[in-house]
Amino acid sequence: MDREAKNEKEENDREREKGVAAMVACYQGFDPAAYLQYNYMPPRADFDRQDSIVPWKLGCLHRAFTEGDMGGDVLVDVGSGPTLYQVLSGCEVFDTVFLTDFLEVNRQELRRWLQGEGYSSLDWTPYLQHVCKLEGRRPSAWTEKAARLRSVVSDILPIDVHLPRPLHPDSQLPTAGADCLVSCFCLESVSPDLASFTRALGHIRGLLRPGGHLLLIGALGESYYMGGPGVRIPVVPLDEAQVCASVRASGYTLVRLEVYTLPQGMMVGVDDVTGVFFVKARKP
Ligand SMILES: C[S@@+](CC[C@H](N)C(=O)[O-])C[C@H]1O[C@@H](n2cnc3c(N)ncnc32)[C@H](O)[C@@H]1O
Ligand SMILES: O=[N+]([O-])c1ccc2c(c1)CN[C@@H](CO)C2
Repeated sequence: MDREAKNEKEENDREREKGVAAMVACYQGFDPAAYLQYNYMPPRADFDRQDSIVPWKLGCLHRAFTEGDMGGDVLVDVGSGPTLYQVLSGCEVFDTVFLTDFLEVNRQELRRWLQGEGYSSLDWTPYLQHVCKLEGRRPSAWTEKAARLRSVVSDILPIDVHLPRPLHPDSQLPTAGADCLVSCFCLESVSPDLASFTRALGHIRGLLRPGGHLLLIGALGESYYMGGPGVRIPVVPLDEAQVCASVRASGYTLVRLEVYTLPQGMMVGVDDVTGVFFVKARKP
C-alpha cells in the first residue's frame, strides 16, 4: 500500500472510530422502560390488529424457526436490548440461548425477567400467548413457554458489534460458533453509516458456524428513533436493496426477504421508520 493510500486508510479509520464513539455517547441515555413503552405496547404491539407491527415480526420469526431447515443447540440474540420477543419461537428449537447487549441497563432488564413474573418493565404474557397460538398450542401454555425460555437462557452477555470479535473470548460460545443468530433493530441503530452497518454484519458472521442461519429484523427508511425522553438516536436509513447488498457483501447467502410497510396508525412519533425488513440468511 503506497503512502497516499495508507494515509487515506488511516484517515478513514479515524473517521470511523469517531462515528462509533459518537454512537456510544448517544446510548448513554437509553431508557429501557421508555423504549418498551414506545415500541412494545399498542398500537405497535396490538395482537387484535391485523396491521400491527409486532404480530408481523412474531409471524416471520415463527415461520423461520419452524420451517425445518434449522438445527443445532446454540442460538445467540445480538443486541437484545430489553426485549424477549425475538427468542420466543427459537427457544423451542435451541437448547442454549445467549442474550446479549451493549448496555448494562438492558442486560439488567433481561435478568429481572429471568427472576420471574412481575419483575420486568413490560408484561410479556400477551407475547407468550400469541406465539403459543402460532404454534397451535392453547394460550394458557404461555406459562410452559416462559419456563422453557427461562430454562434455556444460558447467559446474558456484553456485546459490541463494532469489534471484529463482538463477544468476550470467554463467553462460553462453542468454538465452531453458534448454530443460529437473531438480531433485531440493532445493527442499523448502532452504526454511523452504511459501511459500518455492513462491517458489523461481517463481525457477527464470525459468531456463526458454517451452515448456520442469521435472522435479521430491522428498520427501513429510518433516520432516528427516541431511546428515551429526549434521547434521539441516529439510525442508518436503509432501503431493501441496501439490506440485501450488505447481507451478501458480508458473506451470507440470502434465503429470503420479507417487508412490512407501516400504515399511518403505526407512526407514533417516536421515530421516522417507514418499513420493517425480515431477512433469513445462511453462512455458507
Ligand atoms: C433499537 S435497540 C433494539 C433492541 C431489541 N433487539 C429490539 O428488537 O427492540 C438497539 C440495541 O442495540 C444496543 N447497542 C448499542 N450499541 C451497540 C453495539 N455497539 N453493539 C451491540 N449492541 C449495541 C443498544 O443497547 C440497544 O439495546
Ligand atoms: O414497531 N416495532 O415493533 C418497532 C420495534 C422497535 C423499533 C422500531 C419499531 C423502530 N425503531 C427501531 C430503532 O431503530 C426500534
